[in-house]
Amino acid sequence: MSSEPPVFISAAEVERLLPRASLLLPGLEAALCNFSAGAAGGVEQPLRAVVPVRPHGGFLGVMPAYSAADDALTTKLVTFYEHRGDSAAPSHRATVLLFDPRCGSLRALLMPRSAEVLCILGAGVQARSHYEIFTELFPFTEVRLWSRTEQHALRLASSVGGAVRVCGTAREAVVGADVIVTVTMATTPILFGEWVKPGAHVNAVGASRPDWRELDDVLMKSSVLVVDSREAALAESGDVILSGAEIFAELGEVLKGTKPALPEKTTVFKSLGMAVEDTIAAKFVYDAWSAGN
Ligand SMILES: NC(=O)C1=CN([C@@H]2O[C@H](COP(=O)(O)OP(=O)(O)OC[C@H]3O[C@@H](n4cnc5c(N)ncnc54)[C@H](O)[C@@H]3O)[C@@H](O)[C@H]2O)C=CC1
Ligand SMILES: O=C([O-])C1=[NH+]CCC1
Repeated sequence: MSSEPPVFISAAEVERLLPRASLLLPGLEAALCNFSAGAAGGVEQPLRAVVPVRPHGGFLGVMPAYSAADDALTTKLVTFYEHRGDSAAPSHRATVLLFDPRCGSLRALLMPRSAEVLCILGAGVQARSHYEIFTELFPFTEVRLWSRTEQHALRLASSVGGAVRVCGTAREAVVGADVIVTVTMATTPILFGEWVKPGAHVNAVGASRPDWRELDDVLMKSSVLVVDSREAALAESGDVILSGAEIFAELGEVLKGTKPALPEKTTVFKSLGMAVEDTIAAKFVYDAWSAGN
């Protein structure tokens, strides 16, 4: 058993040790399959506890997980604030604790076959990381970006490697897009089914509270709906709960092949974020850190 004091790995060091999020894909894919396999998969991940910080419009999420396949045990502590006095401050701040368990990818199966146009709604931290991984993995011919605050979209567009078209409205960005990523702090719909091309794929990443929305009922009800965790989607996702849309599968079931991917249909992947994803990422970073020390 380790009696070493815990190491502190800063955000800058995490970026050095994990230069591309795609390095996590094999581990994440296996973890999602294991999660959807139930007890046999060896993933212990209770629904996250979310503590409202009412006077300040914030939330504290506690996200523990253990993955037997990786023998890795973590918990993430993440705060997220809807309205912040200092608007330059990040809306989300997270710390992951990795324990010694002895004493303490995503394959893009939902991607349409000939995806040419990528649309990102939102221009924050998640917008940048989704831009990076989607353009690394797929040869889009056009990337469109919309943000409620156009300046934020212009700033993100000018700071990434490739060409990005900043659109004046969400509708302009969405119409005709093959893949649409929603990464906003919106609490009412910003993406409407009538704009979405049949056969498109939507990665819905924001709206992680039971009364928050990013997608309207038309889109939710007319799409094939895949979620990261059924239990979490039915407890935490306003888009799922308030639309009453039927869940077709967990992503882990699609990755395992027990449910089909249906790339010819309009698909929505509703992601809420899973603690076991942090478990895989934290172990990767810690192993890379250990190898260099
Ligand atoms: N599913 C998952 O695994 C995860 C989901 N998230 C969620 O993803 C979303 C984006 O997170 P970050 O990029 O870190 O946040 P951020 O604060 O860096 O960016 C938020 C973006 O949303 C825009 N926005 C804020 N209010 C809006 C509104 N009412 N309508 C339209 N746009 C609005 C902002 O201008 C900004 O472009 C959040 O909802 C967050 O909770 C975050 C981490 C993991
Ligand atoms: O996975 C995550 O860390 C979060 N999902 C929604 C808010 C924070």
